[in-house]
Amino acid sequence: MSAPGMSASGDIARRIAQGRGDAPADLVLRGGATLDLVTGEMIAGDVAICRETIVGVGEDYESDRVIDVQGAVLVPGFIDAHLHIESSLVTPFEFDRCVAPRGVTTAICDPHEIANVLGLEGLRYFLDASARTVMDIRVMLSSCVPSTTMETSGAELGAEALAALMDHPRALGLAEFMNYPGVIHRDPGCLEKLEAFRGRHIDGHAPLLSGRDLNAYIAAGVRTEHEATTAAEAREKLRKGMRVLIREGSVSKDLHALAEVLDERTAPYLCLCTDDRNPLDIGEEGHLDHMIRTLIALGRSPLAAYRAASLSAAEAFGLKDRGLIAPGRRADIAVLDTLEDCRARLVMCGGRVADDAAFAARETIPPVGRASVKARPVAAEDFRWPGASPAPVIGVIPGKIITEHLTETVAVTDGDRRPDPEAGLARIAVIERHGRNGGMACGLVRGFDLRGGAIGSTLCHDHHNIAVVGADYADMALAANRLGEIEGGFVVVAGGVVLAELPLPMAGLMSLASFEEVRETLIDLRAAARSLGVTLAEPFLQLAFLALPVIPHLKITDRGLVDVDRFALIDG
Ligand SMILES: Nc1ncnc2[nH]cnc12
Ligand SMILES: [Mn+2]
Repeated sequence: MSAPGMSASGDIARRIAQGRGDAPADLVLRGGATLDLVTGEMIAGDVAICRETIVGVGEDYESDRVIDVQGAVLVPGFIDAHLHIESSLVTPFEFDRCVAPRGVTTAICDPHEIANVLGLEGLRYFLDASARTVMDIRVMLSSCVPSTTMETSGAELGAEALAALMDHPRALGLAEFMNYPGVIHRDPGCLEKLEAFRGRHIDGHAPLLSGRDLNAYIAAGVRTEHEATTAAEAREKLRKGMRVLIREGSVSKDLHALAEVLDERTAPYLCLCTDDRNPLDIGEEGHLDHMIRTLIALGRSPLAAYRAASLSAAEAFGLKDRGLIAPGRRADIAVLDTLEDCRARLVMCGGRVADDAAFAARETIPPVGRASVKARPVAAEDFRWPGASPAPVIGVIPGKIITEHLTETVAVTDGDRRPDPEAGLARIAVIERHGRNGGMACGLVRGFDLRGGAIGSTLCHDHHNIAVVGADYADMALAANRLGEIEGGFVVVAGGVVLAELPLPMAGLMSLASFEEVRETLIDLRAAARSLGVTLAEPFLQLAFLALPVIPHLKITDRGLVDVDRFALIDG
């Protein structure tokens, strides 16, 4: 887009003049060496920039504005190929301020979390916000709102509503098509969306899908996938032509398992993504920079790691204007001390240094989705076991969003079976909170090691109802009702007292506070959960994913227990 007051050809003439050295460049980065992701060479020399575009590399240039990057290594800005910015628990503007300085210059987001609460209003919020951040946020249109028919979301998005946004300048295509059973069983609603986006970019989500079912899913037009949790699963999807996104989120941590798949041969077909990563993990470990550091520490080629982090994603999503430090490309540049350490001294997004002045200059937009918790008040007796006996037990796998197969059941002798903490069991409940039907489902879960109290969350993928896990019914009721009072968020309660809480007043998903404040509160929340005996590293996100019926094997929504492998509700 040319600068105001200048015609596009004037802008191009300006680039040519500066690229030739006929006119001084707007800006020059001097003294560093550029990693060339195509040849693998390190290219010494100036990098000349004209407004938002690189116009020269590997030569000497003049400019009135020179940034000394002596001894640094320059790499193309990183592209997060798939994430839900809502999972960062802060607004896109705070996410921008938290993550751009780490080298992430493009984020390809799927706002299905907020779309499940607010519908089109949520999508439009991200489309509007994405044009106002320092980093370049692009939006994939949320394909599965709700993710299945086995949950109650706050809104539904059909093919017509999505197709109407298809050509929005900030939209890149159709977001992760999570209802993979609906695709392979040719559900009419799924086919309608696939037809509407025929030939466009369609992201995938098909955990454990393989063989002919995977063939069919890909043949439907799906191009990428990020749910692979083993190298074998990733390799099958690569073999079949998918772009595979290696993921390291706050719960879905697949980097170590998939690292062996990345080499200089496969790098063009691999991207990096975070999916769901909160400010505490970003602060403690990092973001895509953490993924690159870890891949290199695991022995993977730096060239392969940096290529997956930028050029491969640019090519996968048709972003031809970026992914290389080369003439004509967006000036998205991370200036690093070393490739191995991947710590940015300076980050440039479209020719702008991602610094406090740039973040302060943004024209932000007001939040949406206030007072989004419309759940009915609950009482202790609501958590009694209403279901049949024996009761299926959901088995949590620490650090994974996949749960155990349905292997364990326990006899429920009365309508008020209290979970036996000594047996490692806890009660779980999901309560509809969008004011749709007031539904509630209860179950048993193993893996939280709660000795007492309860933890609750309105971040509850993907329908974002209220999820509460506890060892005491009164505390579970307090947790659920407190979430309504604070407009949603995370709570830890015990003995009738709220021990810690993080309000997420934007749709019950995002805080209006700074990412630094959210980080501090998450530390308090985790400590409070640990004081109840919880051993999981990330209990709130782990709880959030127990409600997602498109991730195997046994889950619970507001409508009941879901056998994901059979893709059906279990009669309770
Ligand atoms: N937020 C999310 N929604 C749906 N599927 C996911 N898999 C991992 N994160 C997810
Ligand atoms: Mn996702």
